[in-house]
Amino acid sequence: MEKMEKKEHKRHQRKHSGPKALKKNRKKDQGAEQEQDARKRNPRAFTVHSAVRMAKTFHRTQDIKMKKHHIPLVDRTPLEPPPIVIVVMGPPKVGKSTLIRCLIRNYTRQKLTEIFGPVTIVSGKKRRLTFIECNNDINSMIDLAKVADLVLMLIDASFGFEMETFEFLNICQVHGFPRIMGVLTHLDSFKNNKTLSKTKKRLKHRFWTEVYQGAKLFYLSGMVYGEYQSQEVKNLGRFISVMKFRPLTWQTSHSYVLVDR
Ligand SMILES: Nc1nc2c(ncn2[C@@H]2O[C@H](COP(=O)(O)OP(=O)(O)OP(=O)(O)O)[C@@H](O)[C@H]2O)c(=O)[nH]1
Repeated sequence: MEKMEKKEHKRHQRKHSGPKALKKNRKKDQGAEQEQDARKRNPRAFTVHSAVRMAKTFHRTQDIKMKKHHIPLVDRTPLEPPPIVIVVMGPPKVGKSTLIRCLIRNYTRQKLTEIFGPVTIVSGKKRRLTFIECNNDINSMIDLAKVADLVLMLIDASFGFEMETFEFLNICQVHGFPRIMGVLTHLDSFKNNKTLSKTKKRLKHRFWTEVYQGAKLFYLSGMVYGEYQSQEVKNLGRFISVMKFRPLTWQTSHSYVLVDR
C-alpha cells in the first residue's frame, strides 16, 4: 500500500508530432488567419487604436505642413526695383562710418573719405543698396525703423550691449521688425584668445535672446590701415547682395516714403 501512494505520475507532455499535434497546429493557424481576414475585410475597423494618439498624430502632421507652407508672393517689384535700405546703427564710436566706407569700397572699388548722408550704390544686376547711418536720437531711430529693409547692428565687443541698441530694438518691436544682423567690432582689443572666444559666445547668445534664436552675427576682427579686414567685409557684402527679402506685413500696411534731400 505504501508503495502505491508514493508512485509519481508522469507529467503531461505536449505532442509535437502525430495526429493530435497536427490537429492542434491546424486550429492555431486557422485562428490567426481568421483574425487577419477580418483586418483585410474591414480595414477601417482597425485603423484607430487610440483616439488620443490619432488626434496627436494628426495635429503634428498639420503643424509640420503649416511650417513648410509659405504664402505665395505676388511679385510687385517694378522693372527697376527701389534700392534696399540698409540702416547702420550702433552707439557712438563703434565704427559705423568705417563699416559703410569699407562696404562701399568693397562694392564699388572706390574710396569715400567723408560721408554726409545716405549713399546708394549698385551691388548687382538688379540690386541697389542705400546705406544710412543712424544718428543716436530717438526720432532718427523711429524714422529709420519704419523704412529699413535690413539693419546692421554694430556692437562694440570690448564694451558689450549699450543703451542705444536696446532702445532701437524696442522701437523696432512697434515699428515693423526689419531684418537685423549683428556686427561685432573692436575684437582686436582682446589680447587673450580664450577671453575673445568666450566674449564672442556670450554676446552671440545675448544677441539671440534680444533678436531671435539663430540671428546672423558677423565678426570684424580688427583693422588694417584704418579699414576692416577685406575678407570679412567681402563676406558681409556678399551676404547682403544675395540676401532674399520678403515683404514685411507691417511695412506693406504702413507705407512710408524715404525722401533724401
Ligand atoms: N581698434 C579698433 N578700432 C576701431 C574698430 N572699429 C572702429 N574703430 C575706430 O573707432 C573710431 C570710430 O569709428 P567711426 O567709424 O568713426 O565710428 P562711428 O560709429 O561712425 O562714430 P560716430 O559717427 O561718431 O557715432 C575710429 O577711429 C576707428 O578707427 C575696431 O574694430 N577696432
